[in-house]
Amino acid sequence: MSADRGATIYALSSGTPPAAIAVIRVSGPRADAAVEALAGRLPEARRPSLAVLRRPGGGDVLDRALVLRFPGPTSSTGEDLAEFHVHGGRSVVAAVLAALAQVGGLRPAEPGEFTRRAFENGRIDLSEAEGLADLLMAETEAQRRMALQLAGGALSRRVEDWQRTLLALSAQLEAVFDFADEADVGSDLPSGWSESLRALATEVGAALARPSIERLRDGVRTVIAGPPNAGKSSLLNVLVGREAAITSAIPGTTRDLVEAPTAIGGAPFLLIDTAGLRETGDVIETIGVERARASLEAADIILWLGDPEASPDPGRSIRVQSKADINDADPKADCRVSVVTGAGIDDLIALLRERSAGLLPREGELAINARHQAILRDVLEHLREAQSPHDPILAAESLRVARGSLDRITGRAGVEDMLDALFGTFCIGK
Ligand SMILES: Nc1nc2c(ncn2[C@@H]2O[C@H](COP(=O)(O)OP(=O)(O)OP(=O)(O)O)[C@@H](O)[C@H]2O)c(=O)[nH]1
Ligand SMILES: [K+]
Ligand SMILES: [Mg+2]
Repeated sequence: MSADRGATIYALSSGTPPAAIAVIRVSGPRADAAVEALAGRLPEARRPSLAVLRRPGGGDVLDRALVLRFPGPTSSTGEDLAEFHVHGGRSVVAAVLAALAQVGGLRPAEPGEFTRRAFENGRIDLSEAEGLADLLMAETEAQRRMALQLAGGALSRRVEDWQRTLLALSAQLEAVFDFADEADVGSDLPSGWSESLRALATEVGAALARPSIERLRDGVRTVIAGPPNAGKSSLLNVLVGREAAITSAIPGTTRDLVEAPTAIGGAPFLLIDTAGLRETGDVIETIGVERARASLEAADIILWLGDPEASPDPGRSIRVQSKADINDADPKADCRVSVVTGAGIDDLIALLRERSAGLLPREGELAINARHQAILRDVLEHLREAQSPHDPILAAESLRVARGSLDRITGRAGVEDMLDALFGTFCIGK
């Protein structure tokens, strides 16, 4: 990020023109100057006002636009902020941007710079910024809801809760150090100290055990595998509702992995069709078979269309008997399907939903991303260290490190808070 943090920045904040309306934002100390330069006056704060925009210096008319001013520090960026809602034609947008470039002290914003300023000015924390980023990328309802929670500070609030508990635990330890000989500290620990530390570790562990937010984007990896001509590609096509893979009566039709993202019962899946597993002299097909085997390793769920007894990993497999219209029922299969009659497809979908439930964040659940998970793993390790009763001094140090790690979730140092809590709440008369 460039060094001129004090600069006033501007950018087109809405999508690529042409569109009905385009929103151009300006943030920084010169935002009001920019409004005056283009609109010729300074409208009342926080009230939409219609204005004729001209090139600075009273030049030609650029557009008739809605102008909004949000004075800092209570604006979304924490600085003086202005918005021009102009007609969204390419040349209108280009002309207004060019006019802004003429205003002294303004420069084009870098990617993410408005949000970056919101973070740097304490308007949002890191996890909220991540939520905003997710919200912009959300493609499904579930993704949108999870992102909104994050952007709204749900994780920040949970982290604050954990920080409060950690601080109380640390302060209790410190208090004991001040009054006791080191040797006695263990026995002088306030009652309930170990229990609340253990409870905190359990809570953090539970959050870690849940599927990450990325799961909603990547989907449940479901590999369709089995011998050649088992009907794998035909099943893929039925499940995704389009001809994603070539099917034919010739064994060895599929060679590459065919990946098809799809929603099944509202849940995201990544279906992967594979080459039929067999020994073959065909060099290309052999590579396909190797890829098929490798994809089985990384599968969350395997739809196994071969002999049920030969299923690769029974724990992850759904044993599907294909071509139910022409085959006698195999009692060892988990379900029987026919893509010709459609029989059993609903049962298979129900099984997929059931198996995937534990792999995806639940509705309404606060899901965390891979970055948060990495931090929480670190925090949990330090909480476990602190649980070992042998050395209270080391325990205090472990708690301190855990607090520092937790702060990385929200990106706030939080040292001041810590000192306040430590010396304020547990004033011990020194
Ligand atoms: N009767 C019947 N035929 C089916 C069914 N599913 C697939 N087939 C037929 O079985 C043959 C093989 O189907 P594919 O979907 O290409 O099988 P595959 O397992 O992908 O084959 P490879 O890619 O070669 O390993 C085709 O002729 C399909 O029309 C079914 O449910 N019933
Ligand atoms: K085939
Ligand atoms: Mg195939």
